[in-house]
Amino acid sequence: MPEALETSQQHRRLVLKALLWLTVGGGLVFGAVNVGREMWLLAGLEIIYALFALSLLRIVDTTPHLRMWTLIYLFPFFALMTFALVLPRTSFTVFAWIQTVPIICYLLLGLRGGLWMSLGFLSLGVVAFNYRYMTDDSWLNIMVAANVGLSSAAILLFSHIYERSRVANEARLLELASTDTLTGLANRMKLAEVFQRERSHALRDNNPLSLIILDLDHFKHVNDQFGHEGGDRALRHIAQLLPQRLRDTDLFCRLGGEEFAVLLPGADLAQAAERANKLRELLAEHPPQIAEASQVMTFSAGVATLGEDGQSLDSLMVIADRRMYEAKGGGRNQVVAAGQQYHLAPMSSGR
Ligand SMILES: Nc1nc2c(ncn2[C@@H]2O[C@H](COP(=O)(O)OP(=O)(O)OP(=O)(O)O)[C@@H](O)[C@H]2O)c(=O)[nH]1
Repeated sequence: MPEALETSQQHRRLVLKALLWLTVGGGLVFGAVNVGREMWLLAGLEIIYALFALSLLRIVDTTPHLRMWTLIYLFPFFALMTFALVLPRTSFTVFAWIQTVPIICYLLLGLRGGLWMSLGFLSLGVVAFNYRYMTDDSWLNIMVAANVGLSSAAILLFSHIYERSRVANEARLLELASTDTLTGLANRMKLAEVFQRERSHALRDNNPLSLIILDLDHFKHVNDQFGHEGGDRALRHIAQLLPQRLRDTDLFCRLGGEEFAVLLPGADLAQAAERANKLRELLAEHPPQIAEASQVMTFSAGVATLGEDGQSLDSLMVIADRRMYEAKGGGRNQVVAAGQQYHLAPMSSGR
């Protein structure tokens, strides 16, 4: 996923940072108060925990192991709260902190981690709170258990609903950001994301990876003749037709305007050029229907491959683009794969 859209991670770093600062402040204040009350063990633990939070603040913005550090931080944090609650000399209002457990867990761990950790520590908290009210006659205070149990369940439920909606909205946002609205194809952002993944696989497995850039020929005439609506219709036709002759692992995307790209994992330069030629034939066999008639449509394409033509998406796009313009210069309706050396014969147009 592109860095700018790593929303969950950024969001969680921010929440953890806020929590760490709260722990530093709260740990020092409660530590000092408990020193005054001569509760040495609790005071010592609180001060140690504040110092631990301070040291985590140094890495929270950069660590690639955010979830691991979050868990390392949260377990003792909640355990300390529960421990404080069972001590007879602490205020039972410590339970107010226990009720923040689901909010913190869902914000930091997401749906599954949030649910299990909240259930675990909330249950412990409710048991500990009830323990404060236990008498020799009764081990369960119904009113206490009902009030704290139900209010805790309500907070857990609302936190769960909130996180579920947030995750769904984030997924929808990511989908929108990586989709071309006119055609429903992947867009340039998605191409960049998939290229990174496929490049790693290709280098690891020593497999080829190629890129085709194709640009419709004289598309301006379509717009001029049939209006923008007619042009849009042709673009949607291309988007629906060409992927039919590609593999599931290939990515067909719209770069913008009347320009498209195909990423072909496992295809070398010659195979990608061959594939581009097949797409050209497919479009000739199935031209778009505009104004109730078939309209001849062709494209020019340039092909580049990982390694020979560069290591990054940008360099492959520059080379493929240059070859696509060579194809335009060579009379359009053709594929150029390596300068003048690999030049597939143009097909007769309007077949
Ligand atoms: N309908 C429609 N037209 C678009 C869209 N995006 C770009 N265009 C049109 O595509 C046309 C591109 O024109 P040119 O860049 O001159 O390219 P061309 O006519 O295909 O000529 P060559 O590329 O040289 O073969 C312009 O008329 C743009 O308005 C779109 O989303 N919908």
